[in-house]
Amino acid sequence: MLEIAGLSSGYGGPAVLKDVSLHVGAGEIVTVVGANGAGKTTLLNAVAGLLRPSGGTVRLDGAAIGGRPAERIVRAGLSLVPEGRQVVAPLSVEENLLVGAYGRKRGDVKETLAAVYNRFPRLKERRRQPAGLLSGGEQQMLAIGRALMAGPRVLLLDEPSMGLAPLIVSEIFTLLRELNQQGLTMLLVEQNARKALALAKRGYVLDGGRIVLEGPAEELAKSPAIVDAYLGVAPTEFAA
Ligand SMILES: Nc1ncnc2c1ncn2[C@@H]1O[C@H](COP(=O)(O)OP(=O)(O)OP(=O)(O)O)[C@@H](O)[C@H]1O
Repeated sequence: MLEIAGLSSGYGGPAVLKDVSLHVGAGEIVTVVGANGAGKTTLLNAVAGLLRPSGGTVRLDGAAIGGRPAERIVRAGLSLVPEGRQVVAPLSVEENLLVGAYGRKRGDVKETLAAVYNRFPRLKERRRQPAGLLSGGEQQMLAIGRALMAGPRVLLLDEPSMGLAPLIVSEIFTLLRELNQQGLTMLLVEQNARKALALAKRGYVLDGGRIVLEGPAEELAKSPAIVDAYLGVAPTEFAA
C-alpha cells in the first residue's frame, strides 16, 4: 500500500535520511524504531511532504506522492500525527479537529466528526474547551482525532508515547490497535521500541538515517542487538 524506496532527505546539509526503503501493506501496523536522532521524524516528515526528499520515491497504492505538497499527500490518503502533538492551544478541541478536515465536503466532515467523537468520548465532552487545557494523553488523542478527520487510509504516527505516563501510553496503544482492527493501516515511529514492537506486525530499525535491520516485530523484539541497544533489559530478565 505504502512503498518507500531509496528515500533520502535532510535539512540542506548532508543527508540525514539515507536511502531508506520500506513498505507497509494494507491493514498492517509497521513500526520504525530507533534512538534519539536516528532520523525517525525526518523520515515521516519527508513522507508526509513537510520536508522535500532529495532522492527516492514514495508511492501510495501505486501513485507517486513523493515530493508533493503536504495537502495533496493528505488528500491522497496519508495523514500525519506529528511529534509533540502540535495541537493549537487557544483553539477549542472541535476547532482543532476541524483543522484536520480542511478541504473536505461538509457532509463528510460531519460524518467523520461524529465517528471521532464516538471513538473519543472525552474529546466530545471537552469539545468547547481550549485544547491547551487538555492533559498530555488527551492532547495525543486530539492529535490522532485530527489526523482521522482527513479520512486517511494510512496513518503516520510520530512517537505517540512521548512524554506520557506508562498507563496513558498503554491506553493510546490500545486505541491504535482498535483503529487498526477496523482497517486503518499505520506506520508508527517510536523510541519506545518495546511497546511499538508489541503492537506492530513488522518492524525496521533506523540508525544514523539508515535502515539497519528489519523483520517480524516478534523476532526483532527478541533479537540480542535490539535488546541491547533499544530495549535495555531483556524480557526474560523481567520474568526472572
Ligand atoms: N530542523 C532541523 N535542521 C537541521 N537538522 C535537523 C533538524 N531536525 C532534525 N535535524 C537533525 O536530523 C537528525 C535526525 O533527527 P530526527 O528528529 O529525524 O531524529 P529522530 O529519530 O526523530 O529523533 P527524536 O527522537 O529526537 O525526534 C538529527 O541529527 C537532528 O539533529
